Amino acid sequence: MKAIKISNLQKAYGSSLVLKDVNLEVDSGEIIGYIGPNGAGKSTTIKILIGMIPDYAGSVEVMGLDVKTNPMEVKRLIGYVPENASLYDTLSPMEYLRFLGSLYQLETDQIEEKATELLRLFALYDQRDDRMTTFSKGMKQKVLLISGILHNPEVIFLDEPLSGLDANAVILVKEILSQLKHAGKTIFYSSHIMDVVEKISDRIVLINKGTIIANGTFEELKSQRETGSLEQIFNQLTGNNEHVQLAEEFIQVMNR
Ligand SMILES: Nc1ncnc2c1ncn2[C@@H]1O[C@H](COP(=O)(O)OP(=O)(O)OP(=O)(O)O)[C@@H](O)[C@H]1O
Repeated sequence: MKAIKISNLQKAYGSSLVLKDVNLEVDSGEIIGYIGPNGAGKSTTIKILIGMIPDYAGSVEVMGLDVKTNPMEVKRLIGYVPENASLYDTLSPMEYLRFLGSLYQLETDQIEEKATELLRLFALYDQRDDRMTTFSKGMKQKVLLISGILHNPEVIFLDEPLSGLDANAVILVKEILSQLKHAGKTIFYSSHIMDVVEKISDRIVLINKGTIIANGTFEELKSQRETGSLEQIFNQLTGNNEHVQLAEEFIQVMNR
């Protein structure tokens, strides 16, 4: 059984087709780096996979379950760390995690213990009962990361998960992802930070204008072209070779 199976997926917003014909299979225990330019369709794909967007064409399965017909079962098996989430920031981290834990029907004692420990590991123990209104972006991101994995999901979807994190937290999250993989979890990781994607992904999937244009290990993607880093491969495949000229024009307009 595949952890994720996407077949002939299409999604339109009004008359604009933002996912054209996406096909993708992911094995259990794989870390997929899902990359692409702004507006390519990454978040839309993830929202469909987690059951947040129900109107699409084609079929989408997570752990063998059709997302459309088994939305509740799928939600129990997955964790989601969204991009730009609006946390209920008048709550404290503990209140927020208790709330989420109860949605996942975890035992009260289990929530208390896990949430407290995970906050401690992210250096947020002392702030665990403070309102999150005063939290920095990175502190909120840590709470979101915890909320995405609190219920021990099998498949974890992460949309730009390192946003706002300091260098220590980035190293810790990268290590957590690698250990989650070794524990057999499947990780679907979308980000614009190419050097991290390059390092942590077993396989890189590049989407451009609603179509997957590359799918392979970093070594495979690299062997097909002359350029070295994932950033360069990304620029080459998505047709952005004009950054020097664009920057010059930007400065010229600024100087007017
Ligand atoms: N709710 C919506 N209504 C209408 N159009 C939308 C909606 N959400 C996304 N889109 C459009 O769908 C396309 C894909 O958006 P999506 O958010 O999936 O891109 P993305 O690859 O995640 O981009 P980014 O890297 O900027 O986060 C974009 O053209 C966007 O404008």
